[in-house]
Amino acid sequence: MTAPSPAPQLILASASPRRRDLLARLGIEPARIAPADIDETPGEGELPRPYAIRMAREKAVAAASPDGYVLAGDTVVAAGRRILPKTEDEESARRCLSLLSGRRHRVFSAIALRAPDGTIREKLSETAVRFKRLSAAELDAYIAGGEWHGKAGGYAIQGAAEGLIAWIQGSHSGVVGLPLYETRTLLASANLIAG
Ligand SMILES: Cc1cn([C@H]2C[C@H](O)[C@@H](COP(=O)(O)OP(=O)(O)OP(=O)(O)O)O2)c(=O)[nH]c1=O
Repeated sequence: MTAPSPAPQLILASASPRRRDLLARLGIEPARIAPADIDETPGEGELPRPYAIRMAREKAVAAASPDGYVLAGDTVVAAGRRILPKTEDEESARRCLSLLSGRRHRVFSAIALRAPDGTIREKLSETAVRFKRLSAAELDAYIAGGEWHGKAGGYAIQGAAEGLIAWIQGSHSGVVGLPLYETRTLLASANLIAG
């Protein structure tokens, strides 16, 4: 009789506490957190969807390990063909929110799972979001709240912004950072969760 092989470990390649919390909702605690430090500059003319997938894959590869599966994600807010930045200052947050005000945009949330043998599987969630038309007072109040800091597109749906979102179609968890349906499916395909 051969000894049972140890369960493969799951490494979460993310510095985001939101991704860890979302993964916990699937009952999974990663064996290790290994944030991936990659160049996140979009390529010249790169479109939001392939960019999100490329980033998730590159993060998974950057955190590669011979003894575990690596899960990585990337969330991109897109206004048409434009990739909106992670806003680091008030001015860029204002610019993003003014652009999103009263119109529909898309959020692409890609996840990638790298197996110990180097095989990479990926999935993409696509969510359409529509903000109400923001008054100057609403915009000022949101900016003053500071929740835009470091967030793709200048907002966080898990905070006050949800009160300004009139409609959403797709995956709420995907917008926050880890689409739970796609993540569960991906983990099940690698037998890391019951399928
Ligand atoms: C649109 C939106 C974005 N965000 C955030 C999540 C991410 O911080 C950011 C997208 O950036 P990401 O590059 O996807 O993730 P990250 O830099 O936070 O973490 P890591 O690469 O280490 O995994 O936008 C929200 O938290 N809520 C939202 O509603």
